[in-house]
Amino acid sequence: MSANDSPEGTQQTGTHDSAFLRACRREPVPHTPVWFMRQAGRSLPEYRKVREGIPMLESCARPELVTEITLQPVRRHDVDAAIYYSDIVVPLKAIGIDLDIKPGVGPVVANPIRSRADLAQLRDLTPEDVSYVTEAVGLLTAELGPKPLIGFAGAPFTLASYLVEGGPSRNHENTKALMYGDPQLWADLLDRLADITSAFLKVQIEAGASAVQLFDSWVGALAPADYRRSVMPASAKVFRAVADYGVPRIHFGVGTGELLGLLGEAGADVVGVDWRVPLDEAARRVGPGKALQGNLDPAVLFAPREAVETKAGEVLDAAAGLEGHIFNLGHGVLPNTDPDALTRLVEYVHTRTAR
Ligand SMILES: Cc1c2[nH]c(c1CCC(=O)O)Cc1[nH]c(c(CCC(=O)O)c1C)Cc1[nH]c(c(CCC(=O)O)c1C)Cc1[nH]c(c(C)c1CCC(=O)O)C2
Repeated sequence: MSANDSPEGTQQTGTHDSAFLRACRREPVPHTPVWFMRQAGRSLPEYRKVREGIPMLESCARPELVTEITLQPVRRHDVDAAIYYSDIVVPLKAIGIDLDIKPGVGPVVANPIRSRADLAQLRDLTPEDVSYVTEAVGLLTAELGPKPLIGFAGAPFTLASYLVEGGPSRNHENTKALMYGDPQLWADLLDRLADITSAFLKVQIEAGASAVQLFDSWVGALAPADYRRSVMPASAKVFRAVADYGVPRIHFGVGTGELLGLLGEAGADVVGVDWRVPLDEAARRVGPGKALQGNLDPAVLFAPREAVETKAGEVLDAAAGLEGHIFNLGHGVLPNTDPDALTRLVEYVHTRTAR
């Protein structure tokens, strides 16, 4: 039986009927649910304090610390869901890829993957490789009570971009050179990553996560025809792999205005939208049968309160006719964001949409 058929199953009583999960399923909600990508992290002084002297990837492998950091924004902002504190490169590290997260830079890979021989670095992920994830999700669901926990993973394209480039990249030139120059090696690389990602999401769902988000952050670098041919099969494989659990599957990328329909078609129940396309137009591009998540520009939070509320009001107005809407930013919380602005934003959305 899947978590979704059974409110008494792996889920806490009440979780199934939370505003967040109801909106994902396009059911009526008491208020528009809100959470923020990167709600845990550097915008919070309490995060900076507990992370002092602990490298990012090490912090991800300590269940008590993961639990504390995941709960920090929930306590502070009264958001409608928690997102598991981790990083998209955690499963790659767990299978032995030599990589690190450099502060202010992002993931850096020691031996980039560029040839068929390099593929041997990518072995299958087993639950034992990430036993700390199972433990932390268990601790978290106990603490969260009815509040849903969102699990997540990086999508094959975005993971491949870090692995092929060796680090963050503006133009993804090595990634695209491989994609266009050796389509079979590219397809094999993405297929391996799809299996690793699927296994990682399954661990989180089986431990109690109520929804999952696939982050394909950098896929907006591709034209639709290339996405359909060279990336969608692998992302669709991930969505199929977790379909039977019945938990909502969210699909997000940045700069994906031209890809929104395909992000849904890949197998998502909810499509995440950045701030460049208004939600009513995004709904036309995605088509019926999917909820939308988004899409306030994270930089708006640096403006005065009145301006934040005007812009958030515009998002809610554009979402008024949608079947299901989860309020979020169009990308992650920026590190210098005033956390009080986030708390006020949650309150504004809840109050304005209370039914
Ligand atoms: C592309 C990507 C990465 N990681 C992630 C993505 C997809 C989301 C997105 O598009 O923003 C996903 C991610 N990474 C992190 C989370 C935490 C959960 C949450 O959303 O609150 C999530 C969902 C923690 C983190 N991941 C990272 C931090 C900051 C490191 C720190 O606090 O020392 C956090 C809190 C590091 C990281 N990891 C990555 C980057 C680009 C960086 C930032 C580097 C920097 O500016 O220092 C790769």
